[in-house]
Amino acid sequence: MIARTYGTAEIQSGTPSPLKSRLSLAGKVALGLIACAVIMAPDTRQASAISQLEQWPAPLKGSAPLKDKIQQLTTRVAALENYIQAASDSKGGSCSLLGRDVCTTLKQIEDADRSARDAQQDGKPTVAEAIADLQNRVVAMEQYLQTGSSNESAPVTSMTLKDQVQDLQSRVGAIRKYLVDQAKQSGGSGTSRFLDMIKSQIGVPKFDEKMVGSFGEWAGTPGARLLDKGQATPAESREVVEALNGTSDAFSVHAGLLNDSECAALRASLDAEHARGTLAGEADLKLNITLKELEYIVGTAAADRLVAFCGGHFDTIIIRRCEPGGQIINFHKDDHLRTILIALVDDEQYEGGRLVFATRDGLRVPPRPAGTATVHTSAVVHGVTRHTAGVRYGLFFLQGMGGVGTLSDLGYDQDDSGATYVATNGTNGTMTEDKPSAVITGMDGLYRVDYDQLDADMVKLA
Ligand SMILES: O=C(O)CCC(=O)C(=O)O
Ligand SMILES: [Fe+2]
Repeated sequence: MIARTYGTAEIQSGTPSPLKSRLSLAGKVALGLIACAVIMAPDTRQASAISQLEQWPAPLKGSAPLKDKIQQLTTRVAALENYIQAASDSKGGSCSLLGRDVCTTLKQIEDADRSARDAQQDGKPTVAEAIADLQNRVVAMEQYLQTGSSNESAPVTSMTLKDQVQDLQSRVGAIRKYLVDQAKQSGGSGTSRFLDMIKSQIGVPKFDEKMVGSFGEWAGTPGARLLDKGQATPAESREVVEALNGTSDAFSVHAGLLNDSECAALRASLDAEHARGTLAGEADLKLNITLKELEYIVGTAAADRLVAFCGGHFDTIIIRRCEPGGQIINFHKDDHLRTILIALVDDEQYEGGRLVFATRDGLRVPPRPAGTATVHTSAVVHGVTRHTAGVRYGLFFLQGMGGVGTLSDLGYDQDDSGATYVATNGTNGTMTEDKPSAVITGMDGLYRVDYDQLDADMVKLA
């Protein structure tokens, strides 16, 4: 058997856990529902568990080898145990995790992970033993969290090994969902800490550097000089567009896509990642996140709003935190059919770092209060001015070249020459300008960005 840091006996004895005693009424109701799901007949449980498993990144389902499923379950069970352990160790339950020394927490997780791996190598458990061990541990967690009844949730050994694994998957999913719900109830911050912990167990997907532009000196690249000057004549801007083979001036700007607290939640998650873990201290921190992770951070309403804004067309979500490095992002075209970039901090909170679009009519620098989205295609040339002070935060929704086939699928005109971003350019999806290269849907009406130099005012259209 695999040795664990705690077991059923230890959990049952001792003083009432802070986790239990701190449950709110809503928490108890949610817990009751989960408990029902957990002790249902296997078939029903399996069905209800499908939606629960969706909460978890990439669960192994169906035809995946049993061995792999067990391996994944082992990692997940360890992650949940560590989370519960850390939550109940700290004074006041899961929500107080934020107050803990993050390095200590991380070390505990790493130690537990290592000892579990060592134990596994020593013992070389059979498939049946590994499943039995997981069952014990899942029962222990269910009892601890009161998500299952102590008798009914005992391992059902008459099931085939395959069914036992499936059963475990659904129960592990239910426990995770319960913990996420708990974390959500205690405020957004507990949620992102939960994600931190899970991520440190399952690993943050490696970031593909080619996804977005990078800060550097970029001396001698087209328009680098103009980014420093902050302005250009239309002819100079056109030269940059042509040098980079830009074929469209059609970008659009949409204010108020996220509200202040949603932006703050994303910044807090980025700050948390920046303070700990393998990417601690990274000056230009870029993280791939899943839609579910985004949902945990900003809430379902905001996540739905973002997905609707994208028309469901995106395949990569990135959150980014940049320290001021005194560098530029050179003028470039993105390697994506479409990029939606949402500023997560007011542009007045940092110096330089302005997103600049090079059009054939001149440089355009839209004002970007926190929550403002810009939309552009792979044909639009853009760059970022020298970022000299204050931290910059952004959220990217990228639609890669391989997903939806063409720009017209995304609502652009066929040849991408003009600026027909029908879906979101105007109010109610109507076209409002024959050249809407920068139309802003503001809180109180429609604006057009109409200026030839940085920081000029917007013109109200309607
Ligand atoms: O962060 C920004 O404002 C834009 C960055 C950009 O264009 C990129 O990373 O491709
Ligand atoms: Fe870019």
